[in-house]
Amino acid sequence: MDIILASGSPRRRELLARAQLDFRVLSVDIDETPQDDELPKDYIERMVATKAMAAIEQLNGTLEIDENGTNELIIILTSDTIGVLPDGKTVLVKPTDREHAYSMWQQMSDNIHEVWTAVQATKIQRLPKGTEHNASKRTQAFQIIDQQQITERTAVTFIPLTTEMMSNYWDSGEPADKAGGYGIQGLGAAWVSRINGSYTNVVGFPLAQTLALIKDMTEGSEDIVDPL
Ligand SMILES: Cc1cn([C@H]2C[C@H](O)[C@@H](COP(=O)(O)OP(=O)(O)OP(=O)(O)O)O2)c(=O)[nH]c1=O
Repeated sequence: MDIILASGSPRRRELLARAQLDFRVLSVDIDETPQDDELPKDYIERMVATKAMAAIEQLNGTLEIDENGTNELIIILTSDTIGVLPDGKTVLVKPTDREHAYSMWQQMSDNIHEVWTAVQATKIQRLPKGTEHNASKRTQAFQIIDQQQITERTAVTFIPLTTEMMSNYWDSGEPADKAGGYGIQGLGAAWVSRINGSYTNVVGFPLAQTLALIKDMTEGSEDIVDPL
């Protein structure tokens, strides 16, 4: 059974590689703008589902329908990580600029926020040649046969931050592509006094929980994925 990590995140790639699983990577690009008043849980669940559909679209477009008609199974993994302030509503995403980063960090300073990562595993099956169907004007070579989502939450406590600390961190370039504008695996570790929950979840991929999801999704198949 093929595993595809549909993510452009180098951290997710590195974390999944630690489980010594064979997988390939597909980068998908979707609009990650939160909708007005969208609750955090609804947002990340919508993100991972949308990323999965974008990955299937790409697979439909790039892979020839299997000549010998095998009904190959593929598991697509998608993920999305956000920060959530104690109000349970304010979503912390990747900073659009310095000011945005500062505004998030001022609310995170000397405070506890949560990092939520949603992971979706979508099991698809390649349709044998000649049975593909046309939907929305595209040949759909795959059908979804199962999809499951998990959401993991980790509480992260920040130390008090000064303007100088924020300025130096922004100038490092590390904050730009990370939810909440920090990387616990990088320089951002200096701002974290405590976490309560999964560390890999903060980095962007709750590894133990994701491997359990993959194992659950491959139960019963002849090639169960049984990592580390
Ligand atoms: C909080 C935190 C987030 N992050 C990263 C993980 C994610 O890559 C990023 C959140 O953005 P996401 O939109 O979840 O992921 P992405 O855009 O990087 O990749 P893709 O959507 O293609 O899967 O923030 C860290 O690397 N360290 C941290 O401590």
